[in-house]
Amino acid sequence: MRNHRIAAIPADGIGPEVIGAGCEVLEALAKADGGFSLDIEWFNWGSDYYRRHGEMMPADGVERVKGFDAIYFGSVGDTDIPDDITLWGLRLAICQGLDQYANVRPTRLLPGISGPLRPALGGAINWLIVRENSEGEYAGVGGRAHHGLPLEVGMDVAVFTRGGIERIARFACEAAMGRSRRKLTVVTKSNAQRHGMVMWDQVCREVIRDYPKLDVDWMLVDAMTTRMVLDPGSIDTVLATNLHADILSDLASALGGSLGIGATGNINPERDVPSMFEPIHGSAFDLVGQGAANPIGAFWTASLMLEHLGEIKAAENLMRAIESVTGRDDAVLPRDLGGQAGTASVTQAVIEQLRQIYLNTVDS
Ligand SMILES: NC(=O)c1ccc[n+]([C@@H]2O[C@H](COP(=O)([O-])OP(=O)(O)OC[C@H]3O[C@@H](n4cnc5c(N)ncnc54)[C@H](O)[C@@H]3O)[C@@H](O)[C@H]2O)c1
Ligand SMILES: O=C(O)[C@H](O)[C@@H](O)C(=O)O
Ligand SMILES: [K+]
Ligand SMILES: [Mn+2]
Repeated sequence: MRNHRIAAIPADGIGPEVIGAGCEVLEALAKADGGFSLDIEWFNWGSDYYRRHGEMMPADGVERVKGFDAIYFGSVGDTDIPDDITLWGLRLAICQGLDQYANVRPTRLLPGISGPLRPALGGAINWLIVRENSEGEYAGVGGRAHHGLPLEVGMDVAVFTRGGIERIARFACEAAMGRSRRKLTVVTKSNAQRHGMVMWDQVCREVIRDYPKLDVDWMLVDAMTTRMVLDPGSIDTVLATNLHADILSDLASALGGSLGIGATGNINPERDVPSMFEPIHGSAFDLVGQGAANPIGAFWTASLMLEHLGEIKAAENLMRAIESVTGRDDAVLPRDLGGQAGTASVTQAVIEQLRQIYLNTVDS
């Protein structure tokens, strides 16, 4: 039987609640499928670990997860610890340490979810956002000086390298070619940012030349927000820088119904180290401990992870189960999607639906 070793890092806020739910679903799915097993090892890294040890994870944390087949991550962020410490100490340390340079974020309106747009517009959402995940404003280059003086300065330098742009542009072109519309929108801000973003445009253009069958258009990031709202059907695959795509993908998730459903893969396409999968949302301090967090983002994320691990059938069945739970007449919807169900009820409904799907598969 195929076995996959998963490092679960639920971390902070609602992370443990949704990753706990996701692991329950994954275990039930593996059992129903029978073709593969999962060894899930839980790592208690994050802000509580920081309070005890002064760091978000052990110094050799990245080394420790290297041997796993995938990482299933919750969220970082704590009300008592600065966000830059928590984000850089765990999530970015892993993404950058394992060079997971391609961040992928699919969005579509799941059955039974109306989203904030009119039906004809919302129904047209079927996007894949490809986010550069290693440089731009997230390179970590910059500094502070002259603390407390009138001439105090703080800088984050947006770093763009030819190699970094080339590899993410190629990844996005391949991803777009693998989708039926073969359509790519490249997002930029090369009117105002006249060095790095002009080079971004230039290197993207060079890579795109290798894909003559691709239908390509370009958007300035500010105008892209309006196009996502007013003409969502004109968009398919989107390539954007780290910061731009971070912002656009939260908007995408909201247009899909809620921040609680967005899913992410932080992918190392070379596959010699594990990729990391996480719901798009953060710690959601307002929901912690209430059993009210929407676990669907964590489930969709688990489906992306299974797909990456080669368990294509299981990945599809998980999406089918989610879609029947949201889409049927007696839909089980969490509060952020207009329903009343808590995390546990949504989880049980998806597990029950998975069992039905596998029973029917065996019967037919
Ligand atoms: N990758 C990550 O781990 C990640 C991502 C985003 C934010 N953060 C961190 O999380 C903390 C809070 O950030 P924020 O408030 O900007 O973003 P957030 O995603 O935590 O929450 C924004 C809003 O979305 C809602 N929401 C989020 N997830 C939900 C879910 N599963 N179900 C229902 N509603 C949900 C929240 O209730 C809140 O109203 C900060 O410390 C931030 O740095 C971490
Ligand atoms: O990249 C960021 O800013 C955060 O990690 C988070 O907002 C995310 O989208 O992963
Ligand atoms: K997250
Ligand atoms: Mn984000």
